[in-house]
Amino acid sequence: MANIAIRGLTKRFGPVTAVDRLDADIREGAVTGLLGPNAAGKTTTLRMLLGLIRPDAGAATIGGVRYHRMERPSLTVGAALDGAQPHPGRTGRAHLRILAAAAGLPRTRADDVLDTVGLTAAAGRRAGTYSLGQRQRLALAAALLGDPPVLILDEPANGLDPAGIRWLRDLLRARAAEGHTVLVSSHQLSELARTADEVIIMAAGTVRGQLPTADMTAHKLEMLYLRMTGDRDA
Ligand SMILES: Nc1ncnc2c1ncn2[C@@H]1O[C@H](COP(=O)(O)OP(=O)(O)OP(=O)(O)O)[C@@H](O)[C@H]1O
Repeated sequence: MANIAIRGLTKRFGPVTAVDRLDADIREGAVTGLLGPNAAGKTTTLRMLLGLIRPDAGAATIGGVRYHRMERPSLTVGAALDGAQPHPGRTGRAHLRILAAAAGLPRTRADDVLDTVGLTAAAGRRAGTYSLGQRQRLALAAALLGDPPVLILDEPANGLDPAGIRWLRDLLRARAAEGHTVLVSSHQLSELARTADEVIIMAAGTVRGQLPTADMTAHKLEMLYLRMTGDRDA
């Protein structure tokens, strides 16, 4: 079981309540999209799922276990969050080999995941020279190192070209088809309508709705999103 269960999750930053008693279930065998306006609390929620910040109240579990209690988290969950940048002077391959060693994974995994994300040709170049799309692919490669049953990705399509977006969609759909859990935050409603099985719509730190996307057009999702978030400028 590798579902994600969020119960009463709350995080305050001074006077700002970023996440407010959030409840949600994210199931296996599906791609779930996390949507919401800027400052809705999406990234804060993902950071709490990954034990990067402590909730003020509530809890989140992955496969029934809190992240910080996992013995080898990289075997359960792979994450790509904005801001986790590789050292610019290291090659993509060296970056992944260091992560693999730290996670107790075989060194050969670095080349496996470079191949999966289409970065083999650029693997020997310094990460500081990578394009935005190449950096996204490298972050995804890092998330895939432990071949985990759960992927948590913050805006993974940012910077990808149309072929890259399609490739990412196929990759995420294939992981879900194998029974894995995929949680993806995004602002790209039309892409999520195509990629996700369901979406969680957040605003002001709370869940406004969790909806299946089967047969939902991008237009319908946009209308529902705007209604649920009250975000006319989205
Ligand atoms: N470290 C922090 N210190 C203070 N405030 C923070 C911190 N992290 C987030 N916040 C605040 O918490 C709220 C939620 O931010 P968060 O980054 O979770 O939103 P988001 O939904 O991911 O937004 P976006 O779509 O713009 O990325 C915002 O008001 C933000 O300013």
